[in-house]
Amino acid sequence: MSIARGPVRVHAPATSANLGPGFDALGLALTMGDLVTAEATAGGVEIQVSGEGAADVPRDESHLIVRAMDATFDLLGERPEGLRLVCENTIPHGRGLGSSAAAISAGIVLARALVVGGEERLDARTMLQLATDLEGHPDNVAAALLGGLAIAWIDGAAAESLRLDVDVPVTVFVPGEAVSTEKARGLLPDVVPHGDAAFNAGRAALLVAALTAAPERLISATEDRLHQSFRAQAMPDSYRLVRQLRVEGIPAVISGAGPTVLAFADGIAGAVPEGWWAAELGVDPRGTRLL
Ligand SMILES: Nc1ncnc2c1ncn2[C@@H]1O[C@H](COP(=O)(O)OP(=O)(O)OP(=O)(O)O)[C@@H](O)[C@H]1O
Ligand SMILES: N[C@@H](CCO)C(=O)O
Repeated sequence: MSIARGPVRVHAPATSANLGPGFDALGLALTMGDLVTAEATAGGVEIQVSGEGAADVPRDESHLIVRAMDATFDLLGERPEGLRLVCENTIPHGRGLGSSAAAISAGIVLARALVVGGEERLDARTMLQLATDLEGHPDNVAAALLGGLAIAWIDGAAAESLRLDVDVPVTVFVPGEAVSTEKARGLLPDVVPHGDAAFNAGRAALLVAALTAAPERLISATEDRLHQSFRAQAMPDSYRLVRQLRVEGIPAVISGAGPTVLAFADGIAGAVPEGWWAAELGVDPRGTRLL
């Protein structure tokens, strides 16, 4: 084996996890994404970033894409002397649109492409495992890697996923302030009532059917009792917007760990609160891909 100099370039999509009842289990790839170009160099790490996160992300080995690339090089037993990365970011950070999952997926796919023969040695399942280990849960990374709707689960320590094609209109309402996934996860209780777990199991099953075959069921199918209400204190305006849209009959949820609000509808971007932005999106069927 050896290292290709590159450059290699990927597109990694934004993703929305949970979709209401599918906490840590459902993820949807969206038609918005980051572009990352990587090149092997003679030494050191050089990182250029434009767009989202440019003022905040580190420019050294602790950069999330570099960490994902390092983990992939370790697995393949081959690494370049140095690395140059150019990141063109459009996914906002800490908003519940899977920026970290996109960064991890981009890093894995780029590193695999820089190792000659890497594509034969690193299959989709191994990439999902690596990405899940880095992200901590499988829902966003499964959708980011494969596109479409991902049903993801952990079997023992093994990350698994099933990909489904869906075609549904999506509008996202994105507030100006971030809430980190770490903080939002810290608000969840360790134990929930059996009735609430049963409620979510039924809704999550219904949601897969609603997204693939029965869109008229989406309003019932997006109900949740496991996470959104507990996180409301960290994102009260988002929670209020979800409730307001739902009263109007629009299936709306907190996207991922929030605070973005996702609605399965189009033609509603005018409802955007002051200081937020909104975008009409579709479902990305392809996932992270080399360009
Ligand atoms: N393109 C990127 N380059 C470098 N670091 C990134 C990139 N995207 C995300 N990160 C890191 O991940 C953090 C955001 O991850 P976090 O899990 O809190 O939110 P998210 O992934 O945007 O939302 P969610 O997981 O709820 O969908 C950023 O603050 C940054 O540290
Ligand atoms: N399922 C995750 C998605 C955010 O990364 C959560 O809600 O915490």
